[in-house]
Amino acid sequence: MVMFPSKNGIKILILTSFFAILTYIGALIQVPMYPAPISLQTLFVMFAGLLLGSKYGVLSQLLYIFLGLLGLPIFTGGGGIGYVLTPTFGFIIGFLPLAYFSGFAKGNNFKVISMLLLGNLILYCIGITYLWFILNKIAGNDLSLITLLKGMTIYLPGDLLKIFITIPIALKIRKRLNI
Ligand SMILES: O=C(O)CCCC[C@@H]1SC[C@@H]2NC(=O)N[C@@H]21
Repeated sequence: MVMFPSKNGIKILILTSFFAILTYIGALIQVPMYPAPISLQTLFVMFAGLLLGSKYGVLSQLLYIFLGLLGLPIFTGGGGIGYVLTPTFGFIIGFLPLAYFSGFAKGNNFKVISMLLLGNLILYCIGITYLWFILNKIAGNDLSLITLLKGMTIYLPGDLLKIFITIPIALKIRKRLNI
């Protein structure tokens, strides 16, 4: 017997795919930099959590990661299973907790901002540790974690700006859709 997904299942599939595609569009909008490009991915990851909630926000990012690892060139530097050995893959893993915590960004402004900051903080922790590991242990560099942390401060203004752009737009959409 052929099983078709329910109406609700189709809706979820469409919404999660939509946010996976938006994350890809975020990867296309990038400024090449070393060691990681400046991109708009995290803006759409936060939107995914804020508008779909934690569960489906995370699901949209799992789909994004899965399709990228399968070979679709949807990350900032392409795609394929070999991407796990590239320095920026840790940030992609960090999209999962970012979507997760963005999904909890409900209630007063303080709670919304705190959840997005927390999600970004965890993304940075995973991303920088991964970056350090790949650059030192795989690529044979000799970079201290402190040097890397200092280098990453250049991304902070942009990432803070993304948070403050995302919040009013997402809250307006939530209000409109009554979610
Ligand atoms: O290889 C990828 O597709 C992931 C790129 C990750 C870019 C990180 S996310 C946090 C920080 N903010 C940015 O704008 N770029 C880096």
